[in-house]
Amino acid sequence: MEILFYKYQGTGNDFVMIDDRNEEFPITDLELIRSLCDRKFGIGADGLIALRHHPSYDFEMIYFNADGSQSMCGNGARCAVAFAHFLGMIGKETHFLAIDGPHQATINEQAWVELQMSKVAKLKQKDSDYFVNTGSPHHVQFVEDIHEFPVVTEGAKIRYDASYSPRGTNVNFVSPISTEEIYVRTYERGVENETLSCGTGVTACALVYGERIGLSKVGIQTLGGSLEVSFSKQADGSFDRIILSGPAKQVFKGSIEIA
Ligand SMILES: N[C@H](CCC[C@H](N)C(=O)O)C(=O)O
Repeated sequence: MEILFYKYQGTGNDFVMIDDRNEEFPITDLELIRSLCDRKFGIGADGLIALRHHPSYDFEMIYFNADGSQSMCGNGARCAVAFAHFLGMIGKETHFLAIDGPHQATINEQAWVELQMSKVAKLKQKDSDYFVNTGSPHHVQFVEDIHEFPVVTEGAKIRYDASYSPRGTNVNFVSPISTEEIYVRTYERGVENETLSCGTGVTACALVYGERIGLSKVGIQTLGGSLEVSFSKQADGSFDRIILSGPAKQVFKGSIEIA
């Protein structure tokens, strides 16, 4: 069977995107998903997203990490919005479903996507670090020199730490650049490597940093480009109206033969 696909990237976090409105893609075939994401033997991507119809939403986004596991993906969701817009399924605004629940988003002519993230109940302190669930689990650690930091080795240690077993966590390292801006590098669970950017990860870091400094909007630099996160803190200490904003781009399209 021939599968048509598009390749998208959001600040360098890259995805195989499949228009699966006819539900023909074998979504339970994790071996296939792994092989499509393989950078040497397949198309190559940090994850794969299938877009499907949903009776109550504009679309449903089904996201897989490169290893076939599932979680919420912020950059992937921004790319899925751009893809739904490209397919003509949505206009400038959308209400769609992801694994962590419903999301609203807007897209403008420059393919800049503003995505509403799920509410965050609390920022959990872990010694001098933090743990935040933004739809995916994130450990947040401030470091002195982000550019020199060994993200893969130190990230893997925390990702496989017994305190996060058995599901593990994504791990983010953060250094402030200015009062309103931070630099974030992320080790991603499910990719088991550093990615160029992680949307749910930078969201977690922005909440932690914003809370520390008393800001409700934080600029973020990643290896793959710039993002912005704004939010509002509620009286009960939770975070609401969390918006992750940034670019989402179609890179190429192609087809691949599967058994
Ligand atoms: N890159 C994604 C995160 C994928 C989540 C995944 N790595 C996990 O928690 O299993 C993002 O932009 O939010």
